Amino acid sequence: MSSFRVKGGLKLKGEITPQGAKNEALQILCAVLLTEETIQIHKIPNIRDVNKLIELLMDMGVAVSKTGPESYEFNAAKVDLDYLDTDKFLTKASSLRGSVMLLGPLLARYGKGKISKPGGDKIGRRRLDTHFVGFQKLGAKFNYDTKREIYNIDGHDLKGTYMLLDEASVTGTANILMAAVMAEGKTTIYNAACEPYLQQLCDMLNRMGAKITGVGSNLLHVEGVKKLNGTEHTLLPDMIEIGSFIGLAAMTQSEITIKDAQIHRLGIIPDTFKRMGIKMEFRGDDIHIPAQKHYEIETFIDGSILTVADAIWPGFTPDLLSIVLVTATQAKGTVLVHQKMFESRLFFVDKLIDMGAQIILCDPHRATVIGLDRKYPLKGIRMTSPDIRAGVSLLIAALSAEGQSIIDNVEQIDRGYQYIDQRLNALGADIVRID
Ligand SMILES: CC(=O)N[C@H]1[C@@H](OP(=O)(O)OP(=O)(O)OC[C@H]2O[C@@H](n3ccc(=O)[nH]c3=O)[C@H](O)[C@@H]2O)O[C@H](CO)[C@@H](O)[C@@H]1O
Ligand SMILES: C=C(OP(=O)(O)O)C(=O)O
Repeated sequence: MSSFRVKGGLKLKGEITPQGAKNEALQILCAVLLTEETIQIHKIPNIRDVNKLIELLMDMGVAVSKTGPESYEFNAAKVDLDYLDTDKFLTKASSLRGSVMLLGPLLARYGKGKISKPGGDKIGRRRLDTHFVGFQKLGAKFNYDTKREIYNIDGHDLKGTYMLLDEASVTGTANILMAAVMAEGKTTIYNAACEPYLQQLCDMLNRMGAKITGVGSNLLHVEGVKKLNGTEHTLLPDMIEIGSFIGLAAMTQSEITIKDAQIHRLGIIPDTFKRMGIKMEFRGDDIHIPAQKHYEIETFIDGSILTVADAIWPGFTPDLLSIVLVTATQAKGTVLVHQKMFESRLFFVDKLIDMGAQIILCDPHRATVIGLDRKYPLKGIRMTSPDIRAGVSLLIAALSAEGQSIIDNVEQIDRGYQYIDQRLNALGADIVRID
């Protein structure tokens, strides 16, 4: 396991370009299985989860070639279905969340699929019912091997149908959609998730010949087609990275310009950080954050304490709540952070408390942060990164702290942030990777 040794208290300055979006990449990579024709994808980030999924596709027989620094070509003309039965596949697939989205395309193209319980962050219960109920509605049979923790689906001749999802699951919607594009007849998916990443997936599938309407809404209509073609696709900038950089700039009093942020696709993210008192200027498609000694958290109109809560898109993404929380520790004012979706994602606050932050963990879902307004800096300590976003929040805390911090288990951070140490060091940070 690797660690970061971080020297705190340095102000950073300069430009940073966000990587291609991790969570979009995972959907788009699974979609290459839907056609025997070649698919080109650009802006693929060099991060652990994405690399593992690419490896998994290669092991399945997909021809993969790197055509540029961040571009790849995929051809799934030949897929070795027997490989799905091997322990090697099942073990590898279980190491990342995104692998579950291999099932939809496999079902659509080959009438069957198999996957072990997918991994991802241990941030509370992460059920998959929505995925499998959706497949069943399309006519597939589902069976869960409780002993080996393997999900099996079987279903030739899928038939379009109406379905109302029990929750607007992001990966669930992507999975069902990919299964439905080649089902016979019309499928209607109501209460669909509609994140920009899902919109991107729909646009890509339509370019491949699928017939999906309602893109961007929670009501998707899919007219089944017999076959899909190849296409070219470019990933969006990672909105979670963008939000992380905004929080980082505020906490470390740094002047940072986030390049080519595709601001119109960021939804409520910039406004949420503005409510934390963080100034930012949109310069074309760049976000410029000036160095700020003080930033003051707004209250609600009636003077009561601001709450920042997650919600399904177009609400605020749960993946940025840890960043909001850490950013609040040096703001002026108080905020209640309410993590509604996941039940174990706020426990990392004990490390921030050890560093000197004033936080009350009210219950597993809610934490109140009383900002220090820089009267006392956080103090560097040794800590472990429990999940990807808590990991980056701890890195931000360490960069703003007085003295040196060690962050262990940075593999969690590497799961989703490409070359983060090198990119931040280029702005003036002092992060050393210790293997
Ligand atoms: C690989 C990937 O893309 N992972 C993302 C994806 O995970 P993933 O697709 O696994 O998450 P889901 O959207 O299925 O659900 C997230 C959590 O929210 C709950 N829930 C969801 C919808 C709803 O209407 N009500 C509700 O309570 C679920 O029970 C679950 O606990 O979406 C999550 C929610 O944005 C993000 O945190 C993850 O980073
Ligand atoms: C929770 C996340 O990822 P995963 O769904 O892959 O665990 C995340 O990206 O914040």
